[in-house]
Amino acid sequence: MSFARSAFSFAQRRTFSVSARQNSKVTVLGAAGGIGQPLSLLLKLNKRVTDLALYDIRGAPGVAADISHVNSNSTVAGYKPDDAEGLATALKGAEIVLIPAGVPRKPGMTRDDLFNTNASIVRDLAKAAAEHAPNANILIISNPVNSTVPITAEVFKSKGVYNPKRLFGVTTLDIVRASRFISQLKSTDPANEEVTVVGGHSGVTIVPILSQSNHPDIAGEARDKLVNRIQFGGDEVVKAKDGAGSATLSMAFAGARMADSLLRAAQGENVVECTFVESPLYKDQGIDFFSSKVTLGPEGVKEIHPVGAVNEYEQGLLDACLKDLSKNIAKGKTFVAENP
Ligand SMILES: NC(=O)C1=CN([C@@H]2O[C@H](COP(=O)(O)OP(=O)(O)OC[C@H]3O[C@@H](n4cnc5c(N)ncnc54)[C@H](O)[C@@H]3O)[C@@H](O)[C@H]2O)C=CC1
Ligand SMILES: O=C([O-])CC(=O)C(=O)O
Repeated sequence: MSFARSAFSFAQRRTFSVSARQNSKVTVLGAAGGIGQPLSLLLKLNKRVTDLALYDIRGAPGVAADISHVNSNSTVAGYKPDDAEGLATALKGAEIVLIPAGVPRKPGMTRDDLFNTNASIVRDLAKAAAEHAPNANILIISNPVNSTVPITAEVFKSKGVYNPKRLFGVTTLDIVRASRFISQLKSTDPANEEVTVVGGHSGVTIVPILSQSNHPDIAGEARDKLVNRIQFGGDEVVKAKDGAGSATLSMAFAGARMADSLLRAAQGENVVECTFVESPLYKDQGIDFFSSKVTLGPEGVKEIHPVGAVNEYEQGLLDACLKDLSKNIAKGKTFVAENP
């Protein structure tokens, strides 16, 4: 049973093979935030996680103390910047590092408007991860993902420890939304809906491939509305929260699913997720990072799948995506070159 099918299946009902009992330390940087707290709780419920390390510039020890009372077997520790070696200790030995540290959007802002604040936060945390957890799977949640992933890659390169198979931009929320929205439209169970969403993680760079879904028949205005809702689902939440931030709970669910997928893959299961990775698919057009279906394995990225057949409408969406994506990626790279 996959994470998508039941939120608690992985915690409550999964049976564990012998290899599942191996130690798996997971670290969350930005753990006391709107995403960080529920994400940490979901990770505490995941029996594949044996050690949970929570770091934030404020509040992580309190969150850790609270979550540590949940009666699953993993250890939980909270770290803050003024602990001697706090961040380093949080990172050492981590198999997975999730980074939701940074500011969220307010109404009227694009994800790119977060760049000025979040670029340096991610750069500095990436430096620490490169130093203390160079072999971990790094999962970037902080926006703008299209730029923060290239930032992290450049930092790891500058430290001589970059492994493209271990760096992931978390776009899982787009997949979660797409399956939910299509199920609402078609009155189906979202557990049976899987929509491939490729590209990046902002506005028109989010490209749902409905022609490959269970409902290739969706056309005309219904298709346009559905595609728009998937591309701008984040704005729906930002607007509803009215200044109090962006998606946190659904994002925590999506981030926990992505972490679980990597833990399962590390233990030999074949798992496929759409995720934003260094990709050969559009390198000939100068685009180094792209989200498509990726088979995960013990080494992180096992196989990057091509986008596959698309119709004319989807080709139009892809063309618009590539234009924006190219700028977003270049912006991240330039930032590190100019602000190492
Ligand atoms: N990839 C995706 O699909 C999604 C990404 N996001 C992004 O996730 C980020 C976090 O969102 P929220 O949790 O709602 O924000 P938040 O403001 O509630 O939490 C962010 C946390 O990061 C911490 N933080 C800031 N600088 C830090 C540093 N240098 N080291 C460690 N911790 C630090 C803050 O203290 C705070 O606790 C935002 O950039 C948001 O845009 C949000 C939803 C979906
Ligand atoms: O919309 C935002 O700013 C947060 C986000 O990335 C999402 O909800 O997909």
